[in-house]
Order: sequence, then C-alpha cells, then structure tokens
Amino acid sequence: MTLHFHKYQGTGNDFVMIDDRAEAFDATNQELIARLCHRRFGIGADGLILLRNRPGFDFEMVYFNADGRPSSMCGNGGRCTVAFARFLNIIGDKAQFLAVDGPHDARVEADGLVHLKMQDTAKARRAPVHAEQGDVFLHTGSPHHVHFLSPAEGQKLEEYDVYGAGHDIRFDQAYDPAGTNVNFVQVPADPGQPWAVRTYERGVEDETFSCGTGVTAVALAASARGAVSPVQLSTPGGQLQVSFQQRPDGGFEDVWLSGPAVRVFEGQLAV
Ligand SMILES: N[C@H](CCC[C@H](N)C(=O)O)C(=O)O
Repeated sequence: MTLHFHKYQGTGNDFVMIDDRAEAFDATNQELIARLCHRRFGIGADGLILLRNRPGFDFEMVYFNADGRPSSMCGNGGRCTVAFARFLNIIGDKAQFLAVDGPHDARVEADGLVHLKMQDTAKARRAPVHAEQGDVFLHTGSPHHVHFLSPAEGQKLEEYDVYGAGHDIRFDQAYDPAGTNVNFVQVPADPGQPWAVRTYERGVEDETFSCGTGVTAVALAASARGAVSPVQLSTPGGQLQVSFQQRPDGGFEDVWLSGPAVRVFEGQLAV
C-alpha cells in the first residue's frame, strides 16, 4: 500500500498528517505508527494525526504519540490539523472539530496563524512531587507538571537538564499509571514579558521543541505569579500565545492557544 502523507510543524512540534476521510489507515497498527514517526527509519515526527470525517463537525482529529499509542489532546497538533483542513479546502477561516477531549472551535488567519480553543481547565493544584518547590499540576487536554525555575538556584533554562529531570518526573510513581508531560519555566523579570518554556513530552519520551497543551498549562499556572491574559510564551520552536478568562472558582474558560502551523512537505511511502 502507498501512504500519501503531509508533514506539518507547529513551533517545531512536528507531525505526520494523513487525510484519512476514507478511513483506510489502520489506526490499531501501533508498530506502523511508531515506524512512521521514527527519526531514522521513518518520516520522523513527534506524533501522527489522522483527519477523518465526523457527522456534526467539520472533521475529527485522531492523535497518536511517536510511540504509536493513541494519546490525549495535542494542542500544536490541533492547530496543524486546522491548517491542513484549510489546505484541503474542507473549511474556510473557521472550524469546529472533534478531538479526543471533545469539541474544539478554531480560527485561521490569512497569514497562517491558527487560534485553537482549548477545553475549560480546573485551577492548578499542588503537584504530587516537588510541591515543596512550588511545582503544580494542570490538565489542559493532556496532563502537565509545571516547574518554575527558582532564580535563587541560579538555574538558566537553556542549561537545564530537561531530559533527565523531565524523565524522572514523568515516570515518578506518583504519576502512575498514566504518567505526565513535564514543563520547565523561566520566570521573566516582568510578568508581561514572554515566559520561556521547555517541555519533556510523554509518549515522545524526549524534549520537544514546543508543546501546545504544555504552554497552555504554563500560562494558566503563571496567572498565579502575575501573568495576565494574553500570555506570551517562548519555546525552542517559536512563540505561542495563550489567552483565557479566570472563573470565580479559580478555574479557566475561553482558553485559546495561538501560533503558526506550517506545511513542510508532502510525500508518499510504501507501507
Ligand atoms: N505527548 C502528549 C500529547 C501531545 C501534547 C503536545 N504535543 C501538544 O502540543 O499538546 C501526551 O502524551 O500527553
């Protein structure tokens, strides 16, 4: 069988994207998905996304991590799927699609900027590990542990051992059995400045260039440290913005993740 695919990236978080409206792709074939995502033996990506038809919605997004397993919501992947749907002329500049965590509204601007509405999010709670360092946990469609680097420790985000520290937290038994993604944040001198984030991603089992649900979790957690909507976030893969309204119960609604989503190339592969 010949597989026709497109490669997309959203601030460096990259995906194999497949127009699977015919539902010809075997979504149960974990080995194939992992092989397609493999950086040496395959196309190479942080995840694989199927765009499928779904009655009542413009489309459905089915997301798999690079390990080949179905996963929770992917924010950057959602933005890329909206850009892909626009490229396929399935949508105009607005969309409503179904993902694993429910319906999402989205808007695409002429310059390619994609705004994705995220699910309402409960307020940050003490993380089950490293709470003494002020670490918090939020679920923004995917689970996220957030660690704010402490200036007193003189830590610099660009020198931080994101893989080592991230791996330890991701596999800590306190997060069993599902695990979590792990975000490390440099607090800006002025909360109105960009918040720098690096993320260890579950299911990729490595640092990614950015994580959409991750920067969303960071922006919401940063609201308790002076950040005001819209929050600018800088990641190794580029700039993202998160806007939100805070609810009286401390939770968040009207949460939007905004940033670029780029079609890098398309290709065919015998599978
Ligand atoms: N690896 C994540 C899913 C993808 C999240 C990330 N790529 C994003 O943009 O939100 C997890 O297993 O929870």
